[in-house]
Amino acid sequence: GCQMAAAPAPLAASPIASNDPLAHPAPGEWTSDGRDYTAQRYSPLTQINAGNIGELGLAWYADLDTYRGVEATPLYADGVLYNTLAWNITTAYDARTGAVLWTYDPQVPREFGRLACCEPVSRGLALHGDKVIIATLDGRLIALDRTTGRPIWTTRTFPLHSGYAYSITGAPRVFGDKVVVGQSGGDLGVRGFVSAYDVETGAEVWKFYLTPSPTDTPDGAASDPVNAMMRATWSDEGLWRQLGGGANPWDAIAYDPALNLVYVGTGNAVPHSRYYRSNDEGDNLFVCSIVALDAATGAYRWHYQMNPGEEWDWTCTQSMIAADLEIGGRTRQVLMQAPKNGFFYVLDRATGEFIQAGAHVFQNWNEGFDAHGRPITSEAVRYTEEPHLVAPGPGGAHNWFPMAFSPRTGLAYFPAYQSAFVLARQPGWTPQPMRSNSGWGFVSTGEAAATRARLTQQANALEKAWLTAWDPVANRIAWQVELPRHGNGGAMVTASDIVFAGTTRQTFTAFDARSGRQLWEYPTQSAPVAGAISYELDGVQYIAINAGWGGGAAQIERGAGIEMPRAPARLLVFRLGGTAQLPPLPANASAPPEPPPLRASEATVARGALLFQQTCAVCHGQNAIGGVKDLRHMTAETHAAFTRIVLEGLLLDRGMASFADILSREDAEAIHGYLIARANEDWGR
Ligand SMILES: O=C(O)c1cc(C(=O)O)c2c(n1)C(=O)C(=O)c1cc(C(=O)O)[nH]c1-2
Repeated sequence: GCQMAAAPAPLAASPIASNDPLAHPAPGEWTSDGRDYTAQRYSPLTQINAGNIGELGLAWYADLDTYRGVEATPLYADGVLYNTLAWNITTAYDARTGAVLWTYDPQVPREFGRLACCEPVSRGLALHGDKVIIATLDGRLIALDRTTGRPIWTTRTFPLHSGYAYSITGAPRVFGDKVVVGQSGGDLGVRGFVSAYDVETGAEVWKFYLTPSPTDTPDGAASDPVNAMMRATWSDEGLWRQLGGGANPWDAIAYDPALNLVYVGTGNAVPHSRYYRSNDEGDNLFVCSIVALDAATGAYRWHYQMNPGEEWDWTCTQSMIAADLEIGGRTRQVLMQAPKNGFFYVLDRATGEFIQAGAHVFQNWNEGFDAHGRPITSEAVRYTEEPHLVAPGPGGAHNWFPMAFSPRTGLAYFPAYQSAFVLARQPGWTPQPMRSNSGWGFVSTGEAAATRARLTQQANALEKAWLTAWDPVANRIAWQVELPRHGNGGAMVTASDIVFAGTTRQTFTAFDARSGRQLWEYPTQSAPVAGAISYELDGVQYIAINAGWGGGAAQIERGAGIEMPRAPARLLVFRLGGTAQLPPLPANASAPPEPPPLRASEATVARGALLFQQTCAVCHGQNAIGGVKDLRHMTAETHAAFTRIVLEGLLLDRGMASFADILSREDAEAIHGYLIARANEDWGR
């Protein structure tokens, strides 16, 4: 059987916590995405250790039949593994053999794919008693019967025609007797909120808006003190009223049962440029913050804003982990987060007090913290029409890739990304329905073009990626392992002091949790971006991970050696002595077809390039490299059907909806011209 390491001291348990199985899963179970309410992604299992890890092999795998990003952390309980994919297709597997017990397809309308900034991904699901709970891209919360996969109840979390571009990609969480879920859409325009539902019935229990009411009535400034507090930090004029302001909690939400608090990590502001959003004024609460709410009522308790007046697409939606740490001679109940802005934060999770924070990558926005922990934001990153270098870039120094924490080593583990970007305010910008509403310019002319080119070179030179181990007590990096590019997967750590993480080498890799020394590596044929789990069944320790490259990281294609041939996504399950083998990659997986000759004029190609960046790049990669389908690799048949695919929705069933509402035939042809030009540039013979 599996040996247990000496258990770390548990958090003070409340009466609610003590009879809540999600608070105290058995050592061999993984029943919520962070494993328990601390969300440490720490497994107490130790059968797999540094001495025998060489024998770790594949026990079984499941073909997931998709090239979409697979971001979910699977869950395990009672011999069954639960997993969910793009479009929220959910499957239960016999955890010993991989035999499919049931599959549930919620039939998400494929038109919703256009609302997802970074593919129609799902980051996971939740378990409670006899139920599996999923949150669908189109905003439904569905409780399924764990043994049959049949729906028990369904609730809509947002109205279909709210005027805002809501979607859901985050995992729902069960906290005690409630399901809590957040929304996406902060790049197109939404008013962020978080809401809680009765786990038995799906009835809404509470809802908390993360930006102020756009109308000032009837739930406006005077009547509601929390709304008034938020409202005082926004201008009277500004596009936030029309676009919602953002702050949507699209990934991590955490819970402390003893304190009865739900922690909500909020996203970026919309439109991104504060000049257009809020007349260049104010902190704009609660964008890029952690907000603590009363778990029973949803009432506001405290907040800490990482980036007052955020305007760089920085989100504070990243993993939040609870632990009790000795800092400055006192035991502190902390909440830890490494948001996009390049710092690692340690807050008091009872009060929201700032304890400490340190930068783990190059950054140029922060000039220190004042006595209250408020950051001093450099004026140099507040942008004008002149191009500026801002670090980190919008991909974030740490994105949603799950972070882990070991109470044995005292270290937090996450994939880090050093980057920068060049932005300038786009003159005369107006919001665009159904497009990314940044208010940044992507192109510059005249003298500014030369500045942009120079700064872009500087940004490219900064580009680096690591698996980072951070010491939250010493407030510094403990160790780092350099990895080839951004998009490295989430972390999981075991009581045998092993960190497991996917890498952009297209491998699943194990590292010594104390030193970072590599212990084991397995080629996965697609880079695992999700977080792994560990479970025990019949005395055998298993490790499970989804290997499905995609999501936001697949859109950022810089540097060489990144176009690795890849297989469709798979769920991979490992054990000591496992002997299953993946089939070989098809030999021609990377051979692109011969592109057609370029006939479009230079001006048409340039127009197509701009339209492509505004409309298509979020799924098909910047500069048409990578993404969910690399369009430089189109076949002759796809070229022939190009305008029908774009304007008539010929491939809707695969998630490629029609864009006839925002693109004309001429636009579609210009984009086609640009893609043919790109294919000839890179693949032409
Ligand atoms: O503001 C938002 O609503 C929102 C949503 C999402 C999402 O739902 O996937 C991402 C982001 N923002 C974002 O900024 C981001 O970097 C990002 C990366 C990913 C991903 O799945 O790889 N999603 C998102």
